Amino acid sequence: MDVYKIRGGKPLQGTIKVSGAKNSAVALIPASILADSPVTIEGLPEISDVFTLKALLEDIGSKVDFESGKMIIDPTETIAMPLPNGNVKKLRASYYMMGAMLGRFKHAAIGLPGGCHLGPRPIDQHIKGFEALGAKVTNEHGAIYLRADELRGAKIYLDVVSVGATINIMLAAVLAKGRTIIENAAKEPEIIDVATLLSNMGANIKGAGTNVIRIEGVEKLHGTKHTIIPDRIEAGTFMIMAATVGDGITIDNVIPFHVEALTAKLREMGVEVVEGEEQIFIPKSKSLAAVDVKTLVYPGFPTDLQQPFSVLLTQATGTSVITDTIYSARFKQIDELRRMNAEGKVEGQSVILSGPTHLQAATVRATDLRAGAALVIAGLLAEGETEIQEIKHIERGYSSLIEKLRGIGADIRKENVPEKATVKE
Ligand SMILES: CC(=O)N[C@H]1[C@@H](OP(=O)(O)OP(=O)(O)OC[C@H]2O[C@@H](n3ccc(=O)[nH]c3=O)[C@H](O)[C@@H]2O)O[C@H](CO)[C@@H](O)[C@@H]1O
Ligand SMILES: C=C(OP(=O)(O)O)C(=O)O
Repeated sequence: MDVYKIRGGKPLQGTIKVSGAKNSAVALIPASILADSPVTIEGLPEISDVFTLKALLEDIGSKVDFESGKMIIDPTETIAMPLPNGNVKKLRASYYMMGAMLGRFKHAAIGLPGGCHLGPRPIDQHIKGFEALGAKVTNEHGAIYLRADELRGAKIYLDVVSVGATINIMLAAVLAKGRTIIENAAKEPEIIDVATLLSNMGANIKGAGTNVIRIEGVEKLHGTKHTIIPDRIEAGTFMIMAATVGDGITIDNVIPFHVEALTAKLREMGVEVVEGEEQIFIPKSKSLAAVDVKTLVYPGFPTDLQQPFSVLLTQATGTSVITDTIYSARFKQIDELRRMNAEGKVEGQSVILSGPTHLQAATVRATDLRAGAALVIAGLLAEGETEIQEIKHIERGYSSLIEKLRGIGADIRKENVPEKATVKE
């Protein structure tokens, strides 16, 4: 079993570079099968979610070449193979194969997606959108079957602001006949990135990044070249790490506007955040004040950063409360942090944290992706050697993490240890 071993307390200094956005990558790759000629995407992160999607596209006959962050997808030979099992279970974003294959072939059969366990993660809004466009949707033995004679534009009001449903409906609607309007759409930067790729492929999309998106269906889409946006969640993780354990860290390849909610919270705590055009510098923190945080849809404080942020709050003076309004069970990091001496109590969708606490190394489990990121930050701070198990979750979303952290002075390594050392739930 692979684990990370981290010796805490090393001075972390220098520049750390952010990779391309996971949550864009996982939509851009499926989107490319809507084209009738090759699509090139540059700046992709080298994470397992990207490798899994590459394998999924290859399963359905696309030719995919991926080297140094550049993926060339030739979708011309792609066929409507059912994808009921296997790779689709490894990531959440395999649900984008539904919208993309429905858009291209007017039918698809895809297994229910995997991804982090954060409480219930239904896809009813995706299905409502596909049905509004004219698809018949059935759940047969754990796989979703989508069938349409033709797709026709429709007005779709999302009952829940959903990133996945917004993008999936866009994917299915760009080749539909007529106009689609998505109301109460999500506004995340990744949605704009996907709309940019689709527009450069010949789609007609207006309003991405606002809560009303208008799509005029077109006859066909062609290949193009696209550079992905930087990962605002990876950038935010590094900002939190810099505020928690840094001795002066520059985060490179970040769009400061994308991380404004985090920047505001850090400043409220007393952290200095110096914004450049594509860089953010965070000097060593002096004193940290406790704050309350509520996660919200973009541009609010992202749920994907609350778990790493909880580690920073263990170093703040006083009591802080984090409330996650997006997911009902996204505090699995707290049990693990408690093994490291943190004081945190989960109450419903909130966690109450007291600080400052002196974190001590322990053997812990990355229960999910951002819990894993939280434990890496805690390990960099803690006294002694921390072992993090189940790192496959971390490697779903952080590209070259060990190399990047070593580059700023961290003592972190990946090791293979015998199974018996696993921490039990
Ligand atoms: C691959 C990807 O981009 N993942 C991100 C995406 O996940 P994902 O697209 O799964 O998240 P959504 O924005 O869809 O979910 C937001 C909320 O809406 C609910 N919901 C969603 C769809 C639906 O059909 N019905 C429904 O009730 C969810 O349970 C959740 O409570 O946005 C989340 C919220 O910012 C992030 O945490 C994830 O990192
Ligand atoms: C929850 C996340 O990812 P996914 O939706 O892929 O599970 C995340 O990126 O924090």
